[in-house]
Amino acid sequence: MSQPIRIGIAGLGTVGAGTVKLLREHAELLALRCGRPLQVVAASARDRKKDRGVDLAGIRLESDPLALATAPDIDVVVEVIGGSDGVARQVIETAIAGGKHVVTANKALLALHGSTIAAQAEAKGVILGFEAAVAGGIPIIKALREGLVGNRVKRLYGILNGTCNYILTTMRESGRDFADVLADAQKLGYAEADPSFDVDGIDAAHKLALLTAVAYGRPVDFAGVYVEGIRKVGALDIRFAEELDCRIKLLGLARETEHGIEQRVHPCLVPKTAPIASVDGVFNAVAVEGDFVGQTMFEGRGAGAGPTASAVVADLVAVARGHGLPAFVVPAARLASSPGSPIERHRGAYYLRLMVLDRPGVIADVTAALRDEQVSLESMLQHGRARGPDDTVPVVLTTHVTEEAAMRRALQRIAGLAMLREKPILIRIEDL
Ligand SMILES: NC(=O)C1=CN([C@@H]2O[C@H](COP(=O)(O)OP(=O)(O)OC[C@H]3O[C@@H](n4cnc5c(N)ncnc54)[C@H](O)[C@@H]3O)[C@@H](O)[C@H]2O)C=CC1
Ligand SMILES: N[C@@H](CC=O)C(=O)O
Ligand code: NA
Repeated sequence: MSQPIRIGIAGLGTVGAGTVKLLREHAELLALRCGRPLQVVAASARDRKKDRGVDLAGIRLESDPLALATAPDIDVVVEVIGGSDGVARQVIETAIAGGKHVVTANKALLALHGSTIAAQAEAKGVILGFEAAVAGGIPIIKALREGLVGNRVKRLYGILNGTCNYILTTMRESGRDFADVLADAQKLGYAEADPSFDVDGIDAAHKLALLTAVAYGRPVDFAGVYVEGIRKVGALDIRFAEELDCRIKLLGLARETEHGIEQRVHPCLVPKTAPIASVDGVFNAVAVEGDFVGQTMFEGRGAGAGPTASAVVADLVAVARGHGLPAFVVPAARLASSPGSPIERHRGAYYLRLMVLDRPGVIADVTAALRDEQVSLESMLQHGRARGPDDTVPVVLTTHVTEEAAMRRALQRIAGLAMLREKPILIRIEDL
């Protein structure tokens, strides 16, 4: 058997410890599959005494993760510290500069600096693996880079954040509160260090930016992703969605339009019959529509120690086998800077929930605003009269397909109506 591939793991948290566990439990199997052992030589740990539930025997513990990036006895550095700048970036760039391969789960960093780091890796002839950074255990980066590489991607979309999907699913099934369910997701190791990255859609946008770059061979364009999170989604919306035979999911979507590549992350109403509607809990799913392959869908756990370690190890095996591919499908210097399409050009149908005073004429005012902007109504839901002391009643309207800019103009007028008691809730309806 050949020489071992020597690994340094920067960060021994959920993903780092999970990776050590997998590499230990499957050491023989992996050595056979790679033709050489995968050996963890060193790891960085801020607290050396902490019990991480894994056997660290034989692993050198460094207090400074940068020591791994410069250590002569390490071939590949696994960066699982997190953070879009600071030490994680330093570790990665130093390792690459020193000719080491890098495997990372850090989507926040790659969404902002991925094209630059990919160019650095290519210049040094080392591999940059980031399967774990997108949809955890689902091998979607490999699917796009290899299995689907013969296609032009017409559209891709997915549930890219396990925490949000877990929250929306649990709210729907149990009627529990948003904050209460978020605390569960944090305990289970799903949530980001700053959970607002999850609930405000930022984490999903990081992942979408990476998927779009791989699917369309363009530089990672996180700034070009339109982002909304799930904080505004209320129990009422979840119930109304059910009534409309839909589910609410936080999706990331990218497609080629006549105005350029559209990238957006926001809560969506999806028909219950769409396969993605029944992807629940911490599960993620990514659907890719290719011009030759047609529709494909990949589903699996998007967060947690085991699934994420599975993806990290897949990249380590690629390194051990010497399977280097350009990080974003085409060499960094040839990434095509195609234009992005702004959200105002988006065309789609909308769900609009209004909390209004239960008075004659309210609906007429609302529909007049929609009519004036050429927004055509599809349905309206209102149940009974207001019963509460505040005399407020929810009214839900759904529209036919229209341009976002028109919808926004209408909404601005509606938001100014005296009968409106709360900020309107607008959720896009997706045709999947
Ligand atoms: N937890 C999950 O399910 C997933 C996490 N990721 C990504 O993986 C990365 C790691 O996430 P987790 O393991 O969940 O985080 P974590 O917070 O559990 O672990 C991070 C570890 O890095 C250590 N660390 C922080 N600063 C350090 C420093 N200066 N020097 C040495 N160690 C330092 C912390 O002590 C901690 O042990 C993040 O980029 C995250 O976005 C990606 C996919 C799934
Ligand atoms: N916080 C993320 C972890 C995986 O990337 C999520 O909830 O999906
Ligand atoms: Na993945």
